[in-house]
Amino acid sequence: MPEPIAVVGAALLDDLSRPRLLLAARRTEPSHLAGGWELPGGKVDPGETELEALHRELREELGVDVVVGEEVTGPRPDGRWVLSERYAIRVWTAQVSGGQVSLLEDHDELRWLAAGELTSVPWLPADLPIVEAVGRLLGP
Ligand SMILES: Nc1nc2c([nH]c(=O)n2[C@H]2C[C@H](O)[C@@H](COP(=O)(O)OP(=O)(O)OP(=O)(O)O)O2)c(=O)[nH]1
Repeated sequence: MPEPIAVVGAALLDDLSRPRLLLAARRTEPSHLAGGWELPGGKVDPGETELEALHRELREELGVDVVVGEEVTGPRPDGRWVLSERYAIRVWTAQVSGGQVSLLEDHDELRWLAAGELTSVPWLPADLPIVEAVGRLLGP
C-alpha cells in the first residue's frame, strides 16, 4: 500500500480550555465533495511541516491565525484518520488568536456547532468518526 497523501485539519474550537463549539465548513469543490461539511485544512505542501500546513491553510481559507492545542488522534498507528484510499488526515484542536473567521476560499458556509448540534450538518462521511471524537471534548 502506498503511503497516503498527507492532509491536515483543524478542529477549531471557541475556547481551547473550555470548548463548547466546533467550527464546521461547507466545501464548494470538487463536485463530488461540494456541499459536504468538513474541518478546515488541506494538503501538506512539499517542504512544509504538517503544522506549517495547518497554519497556512487556516490563513488561506478563513483568514485567521490560530493557537494549536492537542492532536485528536485517529485509529492509524501514526495517529492519522483515513479519508479515502489516497488521503489520510491529522487533526489538531485550535483556537483563533488573530483575525476574523471569514469565507475566503474552498467553503461557502461556516457554522459553530455545539455538542448537541454536531449531527445537524451532512459531514463528509470520512469526517464522522473525527467529529464524534471532537464531540467528546465539548462541554455543555
Ligand atoms: N481539508 C479537509 N479535507 C478533507 C476532509 N475530509 C475529507 O474527506 N477531506 C478530503 C477532501 C480532499 O480530497 C482531501 C483534502 O484536500 P483539500 O482539497 O482540502 O486540500 P487543498 O486545500 O490543499 O487543495 P488543493 O490546493 O489541492 O486544491 O481530503 C476534512 O475534514 N478536511
